[in-house]
Amino acid sequence: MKIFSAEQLYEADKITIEKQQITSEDLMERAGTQLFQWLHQRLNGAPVPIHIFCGIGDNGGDGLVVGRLLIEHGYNVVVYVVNCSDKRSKNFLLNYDKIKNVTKNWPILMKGENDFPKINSEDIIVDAIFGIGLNRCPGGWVKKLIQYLNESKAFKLAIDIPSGLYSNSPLEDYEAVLKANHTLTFQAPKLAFFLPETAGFVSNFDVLDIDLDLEFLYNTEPIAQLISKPEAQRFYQTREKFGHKGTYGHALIVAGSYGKMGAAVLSTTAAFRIGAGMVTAFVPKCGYNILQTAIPEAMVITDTEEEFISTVSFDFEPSAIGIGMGIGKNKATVAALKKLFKDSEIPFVIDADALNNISENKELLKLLPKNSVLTPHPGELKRLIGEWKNDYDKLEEVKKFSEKHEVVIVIKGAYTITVYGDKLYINTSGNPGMATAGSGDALSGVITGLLSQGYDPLLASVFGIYMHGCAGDITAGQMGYEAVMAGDIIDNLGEAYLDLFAKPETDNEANGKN
Ligand SMILES: NC(=O)C1=CN([C@@H]2O[C@H](COP(=O)(O)OP(=O)(O)OC[C@H]3O[C@@H](n4cnc5c(N)ncnc54)[C@H](O)[C@@H]3O)[C@@H](O)[C@H]2O)[C@@H](O)CC1
Ligand SMILES: Nc1ncnc2c1ncn2[C@@H]1O[C@H](COP(=O)(O)OP(=O)(O)O)[C@@H](O)[C@H]1O
Ligand SMILES: [K+]
Repeated sequence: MKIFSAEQLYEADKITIEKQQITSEDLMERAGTQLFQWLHQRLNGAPVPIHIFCGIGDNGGDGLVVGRLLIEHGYNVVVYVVNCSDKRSKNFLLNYDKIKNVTKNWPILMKGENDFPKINSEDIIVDAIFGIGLNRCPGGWVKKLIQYLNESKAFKLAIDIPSGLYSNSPLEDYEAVLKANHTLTFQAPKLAFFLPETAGFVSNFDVLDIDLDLEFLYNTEPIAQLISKPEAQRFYQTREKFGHKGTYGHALIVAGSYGKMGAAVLSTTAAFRIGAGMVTAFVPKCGYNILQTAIPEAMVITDTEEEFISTVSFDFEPSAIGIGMGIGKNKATVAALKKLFKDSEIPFVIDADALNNISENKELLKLLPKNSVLTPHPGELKRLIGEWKNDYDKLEEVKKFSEKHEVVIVIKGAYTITVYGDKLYINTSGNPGMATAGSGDALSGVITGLLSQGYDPLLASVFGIYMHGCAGDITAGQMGYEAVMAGDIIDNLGEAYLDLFAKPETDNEANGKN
């Protein structure tokens, strides 16, 4: 699914109106009807008090439409106009008149703090104060209203985007944003929904399809791509009937040091489970018995050193190399990295201590094999590119880094983002159970295993991240978040493949909706 900027969405509205020969009021009615249907399906006529707070723009207009439709269906609705400006939009005004025709309880005009209503914890708040047209940070009594609503325990449903949040630019005031329990967004999710600093305001979200012009949506280059099952299905490369182990490549995993040999075991196993034909682990001597016992399928080559890696040498041509998991920061290891990068032309997956060693020895950056995949968690990323001002600044810096060094960068976390040049791919699978030691080692093994099978570096990253998250979701479903361990995620990679083409159980899943 594509993620568009606010400007692109306004353009989509405009083109839709022209091509479908409808008015903007018709489009708003369409949007409001979708909102109403979502609520009606869930409330089923329940007399719960619904407080709808409408701004004076088109987001407020949406609030008025859903208010009118709810009133017409007998719901218990109070509509408030957050009267922060006299510049009301045309569609707001049209719908303001319309709602007056269906009820004697006209919208309540709010002009300040004295007008804040009493809201009980069992009530529902609908937030239609500001949408994607927010052009400055809410201040004065409007900010206080947002804070007042945030203090309420009532369920808060945001229309299009929580009020006070920009769809794709940085926040100035975190105190002036509505904290929604659920967000219903039109046509496409917004970038702010996926970034660590702002995703918390959105909570869960559903995308309501308001039939914006398909040709425009199809042909427009988005600001980011969301990766869910339908995209992953397209990326999958079929296993050949007459394929042999050579067809699926020979991955080399360079990992481990004394006390951290588990990292080598996890990434080697993950490379196998995702489908590599052969995997060789290169480890310090102390890892020999561990690897041979833990993974009899793997071949093992050892360093001359007992406890750390000092010279990486091997007598075959690997199809992909994954390096860094648990290797530590010994000087000899840094020298080994330098030599290996210099001598190799195939893309690497570079993780963990390999990244930290690069951060501490920036001359290594120039040696990075082109199209390598770097997989930092936020701490490793900070060491690599320095501090950032906010999430958007971080994305810009990572894009520059990716362009300059011609590498793929995977920013790990909830909603892992893969950056390649100026393109962003946001992963939707995964869960907080995966915040457990070794799950990153599993991911580097997965991406290395896919590279070795011939997936190109970007595809190996985006598809691998989806599969890793999906295996994590399956694992959490079996044992709950807290019990998930990295080894379980790896064990479920096979289930993740089966799930990729399993018959969908729900309509939403079938439609590829969140
Ligand atoms: N254009 C269309 O046909 C459609 C628009 N839709 C709705 O329209 C919304 C966008 O509407 P608008 O562009 O009118 O913008 P909004 O309704 O988001 O709000 C903009 C209005 O609030 C004012 N404003 C912005 N920031 C403020 C602040 N901090 N303090 C006080 N006032 C502030 C602006 O000057 C403007 O008058 C979308 O989010 C969506 O909800 C939907 O109805 C779908 C169809
Ligand atoms: N809250 C979360 N939601 C989804 N995925 C997560 C979450 N927390 C961690 N992960 C995933 O788990 C992995 C953790 O990697 P990392 O921090 O490198 O772990 P380690 O270094 O212990 O192996 C990443 O792929 C990350 O995206
Ligand atoms: K809103």
